[in-house]
Amino acid sequence: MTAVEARDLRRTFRTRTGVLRRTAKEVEAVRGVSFDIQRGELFGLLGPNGAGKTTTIKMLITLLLPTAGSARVLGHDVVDDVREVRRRIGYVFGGDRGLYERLSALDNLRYFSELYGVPPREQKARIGELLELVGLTGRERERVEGYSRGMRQRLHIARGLLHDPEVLFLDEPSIGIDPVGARELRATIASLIDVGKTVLLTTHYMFEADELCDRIAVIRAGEIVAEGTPQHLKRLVSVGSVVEIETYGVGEPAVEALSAVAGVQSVAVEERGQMQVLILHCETDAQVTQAALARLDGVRVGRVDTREPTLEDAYVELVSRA
Ligand SMILES: Nc1ncnc2c1ncn2[C@@H]1O[C@H](COP(=O)(O)OP(=O)(O)OP(=O)(O)O)[C@@H](O)[C@H]1O
Repeated sequence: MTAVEARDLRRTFRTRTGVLRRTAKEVEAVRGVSFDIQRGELFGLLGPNGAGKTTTIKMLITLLLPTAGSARVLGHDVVDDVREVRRRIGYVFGGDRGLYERLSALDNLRYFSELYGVPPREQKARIGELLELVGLTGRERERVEGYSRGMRQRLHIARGLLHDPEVLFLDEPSIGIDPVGARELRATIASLIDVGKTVLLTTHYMFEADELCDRIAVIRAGEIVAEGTPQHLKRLVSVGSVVEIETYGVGEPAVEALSAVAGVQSVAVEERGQMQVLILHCETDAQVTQAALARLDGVRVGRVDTREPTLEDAYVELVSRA
């Protein structure tokens, strides 16, 4: 059963620029996006800044009208059945505000329950279950002002679930959260699937997407450029393996020399403190390590590692293709 169905969704923004001579400008934020999310699935939408992820989500949650195309949530059209769609969805945006700082988490949830029309008889049990689900049981009587960002975000998720929606949209929920908080948040997101929710998640953290998502669509400049399981996306890229070489004080000529090694497809340099890590994308079965090290004569070399391509490698290749 399909939870979310997007068909050739498009959205164009018309903006005006200039103070004296006003010129109209059109931005095609979403250019014909189609995908299906099955019930109980955790679907990731990945893409660079400005790719159109938020615009797509806003159309699905009825906050923005599509310029063309259509979408359905649990069979209800996002333009014609706005009320039905809204009853069945929840959403949480990253860096979300809107919690009452001086109130406890419990009082925040009580307040929003009233606002969302949760029947009074059900409120207590529902809030208890949600606090448990997001891992805040025991901390619910503390004021939100003392909460970490991760805890706030988990409270936002609880708020987004008060009316018991079947589908939850999470737009960059982990933005600005420290690693420990992010790990707890990932556990919360994973548990949403265990209780039968369907989730659409956007994130810029590939590790998170790889760990959580059943399927992923990569969106670039308003269009989907690849779709599939994380495993499938990793296999799509041409990289066979990745060799990482730690160096100190490597120069441009050495990097160029590495690019010329047979079997090396690309070389990137990543600064890590005092160190430069050379990241070589290599063809399948290419044995480049020895040849590459020979080209680094006179350069101080640290650890050398060969690994499988990660989702991040695949993502970078997919979004940077012309
Ligand atoms: N209300 C608006 N008016 C004009 N242009 C807009 C509006 N909202 C978004 N855009 C433009 O549409 C494009 C897509 O924006 P969108 O916010 O959907 O991207 P995104 O993939 O969510 O990016 P990010 O990862 O930065 O959140 C961008 O070029 C953006 O500037």
